[in-house]
Amino acid sequence: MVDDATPAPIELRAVRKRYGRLVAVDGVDLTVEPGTFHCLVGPNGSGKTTLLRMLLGLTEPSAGEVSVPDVSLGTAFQRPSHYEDLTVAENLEVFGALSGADPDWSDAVLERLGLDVVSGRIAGDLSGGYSRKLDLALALCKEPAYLLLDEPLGDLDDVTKRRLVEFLGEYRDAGHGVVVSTHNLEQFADHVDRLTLVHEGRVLYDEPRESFPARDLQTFYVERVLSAVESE
Ligand SMILES: Nc1ncnc2c1ncn2[C@@H]1O[C@H](COP(=O)(O)OP(=O)(O)OP(=O)(O)O)[C@@H](O)[C@H]1O
Repeated sequence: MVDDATPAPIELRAVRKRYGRLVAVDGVDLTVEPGTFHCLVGPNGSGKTTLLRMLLGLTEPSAGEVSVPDVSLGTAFQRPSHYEDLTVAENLEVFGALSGADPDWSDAVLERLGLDVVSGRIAGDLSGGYSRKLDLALALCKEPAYLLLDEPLGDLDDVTKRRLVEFLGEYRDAGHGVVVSTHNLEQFADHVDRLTLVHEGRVLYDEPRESFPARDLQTFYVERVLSAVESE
């Protein structure tokens, strides 16, 4: 029986992305499933952000196919995407009104991310960590079917990092798809259901949790990249 409430996966098939002469993504197949915590890991410049942008339908591939289901997608990138001149609460109101968000859900997100204590502050005056949390709250306010985040832990403090990772795990447990692009895999190790390791625009490893090594995913990732570099 087909469950209408479950969205289709997001799929990339044989995608390539060129920026002039630079090949940022080189023949990648990638499937993001609903209800899955998917980590996209790779060194600086390996193509993670470009893949994320293609999964979101924000960047057209130079070749290959992208299939994005017609469901709500939430995202937060490394650069701020909120209105700097508005307060935190006003940002939530504007984004919430644009996306038809449920105000109760927006309030819950604000509180869960610890943003309720700065709700009256002008967004442009927030610290780096709060600024990042605000973007995350804006991405979440429409309760997207898929949440795709680029290095979401950035300059957050350790307590906030832990709470955010737990929150993302619960968001997946509630049936949403979560995709996180990072080069700090260890922080997500307890939650990750699927791991895709990219290096120089190609997929080195793409496996579900059952296939992972039992411990120390970060070392596994670094060693896989180093062995790829040595065999080049
Ligand atoms: N708009 C662009 N124009 C030209 N080159 C780009 C553009 N966006 C990305 N690139 C290049 O594509 C390659 C992959 O970049 P991308 O940002 O996808 O990597 P990343 O894995 O997210 O890196 P990081 O971990 O450092 O954020 C890099 O060489 C980058 O310089």
